[in-house]
Formats: sequence, C-alpha cells, structure tokens
Amino acid sequence: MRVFRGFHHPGIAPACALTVGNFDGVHRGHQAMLALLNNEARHRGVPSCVLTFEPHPRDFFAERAGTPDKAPARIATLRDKLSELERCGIEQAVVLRFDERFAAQAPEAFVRDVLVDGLHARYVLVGDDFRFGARRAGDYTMLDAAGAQHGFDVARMQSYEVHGLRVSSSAVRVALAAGDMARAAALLGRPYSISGHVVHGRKLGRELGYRTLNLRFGHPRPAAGGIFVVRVHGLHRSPLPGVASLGVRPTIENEGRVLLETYCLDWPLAPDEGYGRCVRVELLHKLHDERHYGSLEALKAGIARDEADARTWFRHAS
Ligand SMILES: Cc1cc2nc3c(=O)[nH]c(=O)nc-3n(C[C@H](O)[C@H](O)[C@H](O)COP(=O)(O)O)c2cc1C
Ligand SMILES: Nc1ncnc2c1ncn2[C@@H]1O[C@H](COP(=O)(O)OP(=O)(O)O)[C@@H](O)[C@H]1O
Repeated sequence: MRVFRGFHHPGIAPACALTVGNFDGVHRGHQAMLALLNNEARHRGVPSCVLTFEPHPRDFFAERAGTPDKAPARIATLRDKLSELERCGIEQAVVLRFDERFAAQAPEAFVRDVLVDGLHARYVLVGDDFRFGARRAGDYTMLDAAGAQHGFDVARMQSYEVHGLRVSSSAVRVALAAGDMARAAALLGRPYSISGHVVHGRKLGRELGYRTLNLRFGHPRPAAGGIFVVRVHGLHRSPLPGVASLGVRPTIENEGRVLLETYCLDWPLAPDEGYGRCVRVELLHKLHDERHYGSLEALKAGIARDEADARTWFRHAS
C-alpha cells in the first residue's frame, strides 16, 4: 500500500476508486466496505484508495472549542489504522491534515479540489451517515449530483450489522471502555491490538524485577485502559504471553503520556534485545483498571499478583 501525506505528490495514482472516512479501528463494518471498494476498483482497473484525516476531525473541533475531552476516545493510532487498511488490500492511502482551512471548505470545493483534481476519483463509496464540507453541509444526494457533473460514480453502503446491532467505532469504544475484550474482538473481527517500536523508559522496570517493553500510544485518550493479559507478536518465532499496563502510570508520573508496557512471562532473548523492535501486542483480557499504588513496593506486589492472574488465565485458555 502506498501512503501519501496530502495529494500534491507526483506518485499519486492518476485514477482511483475511493472511500473517505476516519476508519478508527477498521472494524467489521469498515472491512465490508473496503472489500466492496476493492471489488469496484478491480472491475474498473484502478487502484483502491482510502482518504483519511489526521487529526480526527472531532479531535480538531473539540480542541478548537477548548473541550478536548469531548472528542471520542481513540481506538487505534494512525500506524495501526494504516497497517489494517493494508491488510484489507487497499492499494493507496492518503492522509490529509484536518485543520482550520480544511474544515472551512465548502462541499463543492471539497469535491473539486480533493476528490476530482487531487485524487482523480472515478468512483466514490461512502457510508450511510457520510457528511462533508463546512458545517457538514454536504450529503450523499449532493455527492451523487456532483459525481454526475464531474464524471465519477457514487455509491452508498448501508450499515453492517452483527446479531442485529450496527457495527460502529462507537460500539467498539463502548466495549473497550467496559473492558469487554471479547465483544471488542467480535466487532473488530480480530483481537484488539496495538503496535509500535519498543522505546526506552525510565529503567525502573529492572529495579522492580519487572522489565517491560514500552510502546507509545500516540493519542492522549486511548479507548481502552488498565491491566491486561496479552500476547506479543513480532519478537520471537511464536507469540509471547505477557501482562501489560495501558495508561498513564499514576504511581510513578503525572505527565499524562500514554504508554503500553508489557512484561513477558517468559523472555527468550538477550535482556536488551527488545529495544527498537516493532511489535504488536494483542489485548486479550482485562484484569483491572490502573491503580495509584502508595509505594514502589506496593506497585511491585501489585504487578506480581497481575502476573499470577495472567499465568492462571493462560493455563485455562489452553
Ligand atoms: C502488569 C503490570 C501492571 C502495572 N500496573 C500499574 C498500576 O496499576 N499503576 C501504575 O502506576 N503503574 C503500573 N504499571 C506500570 C509500572 O509503573 C511500570 O511498568 C514501571 O514503573 C516500569 O517503568 P519503566 O518501563 O519506565 O522502567 C504496571 C506494569 C505492569 C507490567
Ligand atoms: N520479561 C521481559 N518482558 C519485557 N521486556 C524484557 C523482559 N526481560 C527483558 N526485557 C528487556 O528489558 C527492556 C526493558 O527494561 P526496563 O528496565 O523496563 O527499562 P525501560 O524503562 O526502558 O522500559 C525491554 O525493552 C526488553 O528489551
């Protein structure tokens, strides 16, 4: 999959079958839509393309209104979104900066400048609640009319349901907030996971006797949080069982940076071999929320209990 930041690149495809959206989580509804898009692209002999935004438009508006907490929590980082889009067979992704100028664009200007002149769309697929342009003034009917004028086809995809319930990013957020990882996995069509490069932390882990693989979560409000039973992919030939904490580590700092820290129950590599590696951590089961322990001793004892619970969980799972 080719990824472009903006559409002023010589390498951008001269024609495409396009869909537009935030795709937070790339859940089963998104996956059905992407499969349809790939099919349409193949029939037309053009690459499939996803247009997405960073920051999330709702982050942008909430920030601008001075109420950043009003924005929805984030399921996936941009890295994970792009890797899921690639796994779904999308050939080109374009990430546009959602800023003041972009938000002020009239629907007609968005169609002309972005869809037609920028991305050369021949086909545009949208979800049933798609709105676009300043004040969300553009809708499906308008896009359809613009397509007839500019020479691209427009299609709308109805909601995708599982057990009679609409699959949506909000439904995934509700499941993750409740720590219901089985429900989240059912909606996503795979276990919820977070990936990234292992970064250096405070080197406190080795003092506690619990070294951890640290990944940054590049958004201040992850949709999930707490202590989880996990599996780590990408470090070893087989996935490594572990126990992890996702959050801001209230016991040891208050900077609010979100980290996913994983202690592997068995460590098959040299002690420092984890750093710099790109790993994917599957969050399988939630044990409890993050705690503010009164001392490092109490934190260490807490982690030891979590480790024991994770070992028990794996024994019962196998
Ligand atoms: C299983 C597990 C549970 C954890 N639970 C908490 C917690 O409840 N509260 C907290 O502040 N930190 C928690 N942590 C994070 C530790 O504070 C952190 O891993 C430790 O300080 C090491 O930091 P370092 O990687 O920067 O050296 C947990 C870590 C693990 C692996
Ligand atoms: N059981 C283990 N689980 C996770 N990482 C481990 C383990 N044993 C050794 N490591 C290594 O230790 C590093 C983390 O050590 P730590 O003292 O927690 O420092 P940091 O503050 O950088 O996280 C990891 O990046 C990894 O290479």
